[in-house]
Amino acid sequence: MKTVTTATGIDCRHFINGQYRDSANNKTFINTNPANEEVLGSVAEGGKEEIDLAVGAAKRALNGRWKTMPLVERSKILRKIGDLILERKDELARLESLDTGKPIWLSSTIDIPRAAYNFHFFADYMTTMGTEAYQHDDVAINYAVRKPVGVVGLINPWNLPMLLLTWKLAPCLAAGNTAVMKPAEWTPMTATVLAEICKEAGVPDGVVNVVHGFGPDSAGAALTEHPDVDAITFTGETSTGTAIMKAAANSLKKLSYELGGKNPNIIFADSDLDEVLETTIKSSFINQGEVCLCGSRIYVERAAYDEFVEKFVAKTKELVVGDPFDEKTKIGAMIGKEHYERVLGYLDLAREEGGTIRTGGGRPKGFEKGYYIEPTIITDLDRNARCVREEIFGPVVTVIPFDLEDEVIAQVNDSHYGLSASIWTNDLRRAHRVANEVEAGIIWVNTWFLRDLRTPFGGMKQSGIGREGGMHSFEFYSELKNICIKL
Ligand SMILES: NC(=O)c1ccc[n+]([C@@H]2O[C@H](COP(=O)([O-])OP(=O)(O)OC[C@H]3O[C@@H](n4cnc5c(N)ncnc54)[C@H](O)[C@@H]3O)[C@@H](O)[C@H]2O)c1
Ligand SMILES: O=C/C=C/C=C(\O)C(=O)O
Repeated sequence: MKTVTTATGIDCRHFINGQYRDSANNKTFINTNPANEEVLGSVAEGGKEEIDLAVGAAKRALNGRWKTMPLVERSKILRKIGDLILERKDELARLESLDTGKPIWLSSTIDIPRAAYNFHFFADYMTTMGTEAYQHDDVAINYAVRKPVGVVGLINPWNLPMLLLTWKLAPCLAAGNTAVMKPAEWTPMTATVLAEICKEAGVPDGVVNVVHGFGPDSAGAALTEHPDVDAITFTGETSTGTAIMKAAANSLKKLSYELGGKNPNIIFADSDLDEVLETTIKSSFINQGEVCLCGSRIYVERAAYDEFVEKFVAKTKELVVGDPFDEKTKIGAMIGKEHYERVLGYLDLAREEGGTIRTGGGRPKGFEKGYYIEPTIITDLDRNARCVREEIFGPVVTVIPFDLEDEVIAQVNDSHYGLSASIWTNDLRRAHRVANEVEAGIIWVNTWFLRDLRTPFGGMKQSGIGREGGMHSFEFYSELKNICIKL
């Protein structure tokens, strides 16, 4: 008997050992549509008991058909998952926008197609990989083989739910592991459907599991503490990463972290201002600014500062804030009440810190319900203002002028984050020089969020541990074993 309710047709229940199920204690929590504050349904709330069941199923599945399956067959299953995601694109995009408040054009053109591509990419990549071998004179031959890490816990954030969950699950499965996924509590629906898609594509029971719930004292914490979980891949806030590292320490789990950022967007006066503006509108406000890679710290060379600010403010005022299902909408709703109030708090702080709100600055008029915030540009803040240093994770950017290259590099690097950066200049030597000096794992020159999935993706400092993408994903999701044969 199902204890969950739904207004969307999706029963957000756990998926354990190939079957949907409720929590043993029948506990559920409410899922709300942030665009209108209406209830989307209730979600099974998992805890230690459900995590124990899921980890047990995943551990058993490691030694079943999944282990003996030829690589090419596993690759075909991954490709089928990607195909099925595309077949259900419109349904999945609708669910994603209902859960997150993001505009439907974004779910339909970025989130869901990229989720499918994540599987298609690794379905190909896994069949091309080699390892290494060394001839030790006529004494011995050494060769390395890749083995699965084992049972992997995947803990997911709420901003790009299906894009990020599949970015982890695809290489996890490609490397022969089994998975227990803990979706973010705010965005349960596409993860629930993903489990069904995996089963339909031929993934054996127990290989993919989903347990819904919260972080502390709930499914998330139970997953990080479970002794039979061999690795945890986490994407989320830096502070949460610290908590997970402590929980995983006793069993020395392998960890992969994609964490927070406060990413600089450095604009030199010789850049093409129209090109800069077109991309900077996206890098500032796409997904309501709820993207870890958003360029929320904008630095403009003084000679271009006034013109940039004037044109940037004008273009920002054109952005339509509203119903995620209206094709004209560019800025949807924030993920929920708590985050909405947190971002509004930063707008109050910006005023207290002496900032000038050039556009935006609060809730747009005319909205009775929903967690909407205007795209906001703040100038005249000191480099050490909290709004310049802290991740706000909303449609809020600061703009600061600079005079010298060394000065802006020093400001940019004066941060405990080091995730990404954009650099705008037509001076080739300066582009290489500044990119080399900026402390970030991902640097874009004259572009933003242009992705090649073979590249190392991740942050340095407190923005992450490890890298995802291509071989880097396999470095995490497999164990290299060296075998030495005496001749
Ligand atoms: N670097 C990246 O690639 C990347 C991508 C997306 C989001 N992020 C970051 O994620 C943050 C926003 O996402 P969020 O609010 O969902 O992050 P969050 O840290 O609040 O939660 C992320 C996930 O961790 C779980 N969780 C929370 N506390 C936990 C605990 N103690 N033990 C186990 N699990 C726990 C949550 O339930 C959720 O599923 C931002 O800081 C953003 O920069 C980073
Ligand atoms: O909000 C963070 C976005 C992360 C994006 C990726 O992990 C990616 O494009 O692979």
